[in-house]
Amino acid sequence: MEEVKATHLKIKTNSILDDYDVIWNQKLGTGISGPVRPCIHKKTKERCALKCLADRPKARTECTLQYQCSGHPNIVGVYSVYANEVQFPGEPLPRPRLFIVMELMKGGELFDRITKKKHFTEREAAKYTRQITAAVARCHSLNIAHRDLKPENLLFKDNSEDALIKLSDFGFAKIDDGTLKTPQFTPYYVAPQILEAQARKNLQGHVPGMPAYTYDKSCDMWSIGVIVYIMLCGYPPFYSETPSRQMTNNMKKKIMAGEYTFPTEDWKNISVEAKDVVRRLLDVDPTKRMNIVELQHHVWLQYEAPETMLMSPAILMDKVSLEEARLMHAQQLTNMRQPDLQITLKPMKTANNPILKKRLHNLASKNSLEPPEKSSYEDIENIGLQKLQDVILYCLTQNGNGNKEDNTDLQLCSLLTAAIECNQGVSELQEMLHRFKWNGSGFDSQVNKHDLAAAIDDLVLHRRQQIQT
Ligand SMILES: Nc1ncnc2c1ncn2[C@@H]1O[C@H](COP(=O)(O)OP(=O)(O)OP(=O)(O)O)[C@@H](O)[C@H]1O
Repeated sequence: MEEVKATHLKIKTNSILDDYDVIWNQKLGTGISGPVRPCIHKKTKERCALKCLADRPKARTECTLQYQCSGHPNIVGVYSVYANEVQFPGEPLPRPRLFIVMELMKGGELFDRITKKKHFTEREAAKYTRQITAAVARCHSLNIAHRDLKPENLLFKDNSEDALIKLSDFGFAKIDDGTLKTPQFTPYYVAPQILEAQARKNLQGHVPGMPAYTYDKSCDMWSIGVIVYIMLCGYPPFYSETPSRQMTNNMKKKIMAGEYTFPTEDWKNISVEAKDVVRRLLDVDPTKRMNIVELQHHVWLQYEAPETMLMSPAILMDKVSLEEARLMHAQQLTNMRQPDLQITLKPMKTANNPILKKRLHNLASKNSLEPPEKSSYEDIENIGLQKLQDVILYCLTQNGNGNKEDNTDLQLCSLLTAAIECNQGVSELQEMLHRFKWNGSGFDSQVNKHDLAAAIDDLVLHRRQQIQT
């Protein structure tokens, strides 16, 4: 059998059908990359879960990183990965695909389980948090940031009372080894402490006594904070007054300012230790936010938490609010991953961004930092990429509505028009849209939003690589 080596993971090139029977007409769940199906190992008869991805570098990274984290009781294990050329019904040609065989999770998602509970206590919330923390600790100890930590990606092994929770879906995971990146919530702001670290690094070649900056890991910690908050009270810390599928500017401001409360009526019986965990995870300053080791040692997770009955199951039963909470969390994760689109700060000698130069100069002369103007080349690139990401997000959330094939979606057309305007001269975008029968103001034939999102995602990745070189 011929094998291609990835880091630690051997991607098999024989047919998956040599080793597994795939149950093509069943779905365990569906995500952006399509359905996850059951499959059965031909020799051992073990039932597993099979995820199929287009064979691209991003997908190989997903398999490799999940595989590296596998072997931990709170991470969904990857058993094997196959690279096969497969032609699905309706496709004109075979396409290169990756088939990821994973451990089967039979117990459903975290919040669905909580909803079904008659009695859910703070002690159980702490127990779940301990397991989520163990999963993230495994990733962070390998310098892997998950970056998509949301309740949908926390699955139970089975339906038993003490089933383990496991972290899945490493589609956004990346190596976070502390390389200096611009950590920020908007493309226009570079945090002063990062400029300071950069200035010191330029001066001394390294940053003595300064821990490796780990922005992506701190995003995982923020996510745990939101999940713990929801487990304890049933609603998210940041929410809009009026239900909305899109995150409003007002909400974004609240998140960036860390404006959330513990409404007395719902939180009066919850322990101070639990509130301290939330407070320290939702710190707006990623450098002050509790890290995974601190969380593991927090007193709330060290001892048995009180058996106070929580209202969360009843509140989470409201499907509309639950869906809104999920969407908001997903959108905020997208916002937090935004720094990926930023270039790494270059040493001053080679940096060609006049704004950064000016600001580093200001820093050196101990002047306070002003938010920069929005006109630099990189900012323009970032706005273009942000608009493309808006289209991806829209396609994905609309897919969730079952509205997958469509060419009459005016909102999609208007988001795309805005993205095109902000990406003038990007010929790959024009070519890609041409393939989707884009006529300048709409689509001439039905467009599969899932495919469109995947194609734009590839383009964003490529643009990002171009910007970084
Ligand atoms: N190992 C597994 N066992 C059982 N079901 C699974 C497993 N992995 C995934 N699923 C189901 O399939 C769904 C989609 O899986 P996953 O989140 O990995 O896919 P994705 O395409 O990356 O999704 P997303 O849209 O969340 O990024 C999950 O929400 C879950 O219901």
